[in-house]
Amino acid sequence: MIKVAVAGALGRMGREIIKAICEQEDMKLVAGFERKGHEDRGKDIGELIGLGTLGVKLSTADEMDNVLKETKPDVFVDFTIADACVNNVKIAAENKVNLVIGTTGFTEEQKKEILETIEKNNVAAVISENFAIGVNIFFKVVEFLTKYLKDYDIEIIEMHHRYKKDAPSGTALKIAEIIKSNRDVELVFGRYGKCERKENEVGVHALRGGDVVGDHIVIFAGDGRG
Ligand SMILES: NC(=O)c1ccc[n+]([C@@H]2O[C@H](COP(=O)([O-])OP(=O)(O)OC[C@H]3O[C@@H](n4cnc5c(N)ncnc54)[C@H](O)[C@@H]3O)[C@@H](O)[C@H]2O)c1
Ligand SMILES: O=C(O)C1=N[C@H](C(=O)O)CCC1
Repeated sequence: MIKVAVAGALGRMGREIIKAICEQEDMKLVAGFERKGHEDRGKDIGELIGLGTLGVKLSTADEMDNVLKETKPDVFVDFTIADACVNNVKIAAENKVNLVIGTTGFTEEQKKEILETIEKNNVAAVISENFAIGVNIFFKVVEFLTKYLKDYDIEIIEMHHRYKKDAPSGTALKIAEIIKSNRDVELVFGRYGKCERKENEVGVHALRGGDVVGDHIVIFAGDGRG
């Protein structure tokens, strides 16, 4: 049985992840964490998210070290916010729990800190800005087109729900990173006023509204001479 702990348990993703864990025969939710001071601390997580009683009480971030020591999960899944995740990962890794990190919005320093924590504690980790299979295939398509359509201008547009806390999305930044590692480009985050497009620019544009789950568009614009 794979024992799983989830941080961000009552968030949009956390709830879905817990439902998915409960549907697996070889997985068991052993702990769920929310931010310090959460009003539902101590309540049954299953009851909170409409799954019926699971026998796992909601814990808060300040209890994480003790709860991980008691419940000994095999995997710690984090879908929270960047600042919280850095700290959560430290506590989980020091308890030798393997990691799945889906949180986005990290600074370069935070990414470095997370990688150092993982290395120092010698735990396994899967980190992805987007776990959707289709999006991972899309990454490969973008890489191919960036190499193939050498003199086309590239622009990235993403749209997400109004609740999203980081912009641009982790996925848009990953797409930008893929383009950058295949072409000498400079990223421009939005445009306003006098800003004629330079040849090597890639614009990254974030839209927010409603309950949009997540759309990513990459435009390759040629000038019709090819
Ligand atoms: N990698 C992917 O495939 C993927 C997909 C969707 C979302 N995300 C990312 O996952 C993260 C969460 O997204 P969401 O839509 O579920 O957000 P959300 O705001 O609905 O949920 C985040 C939850 O984390 C909780 N939280 C805050 N601090 C915490 C702490 N210290 N310990 C435990 N819990 C804490 C919040 O109270 C909240 O309930 C975001 O960074 C988002 O970009 C990644
Ligand atoms: O809903 C979100 O938040 C999402 N975040 C990820 C990102 O920032 O790329 C993945 C898509 C959904």
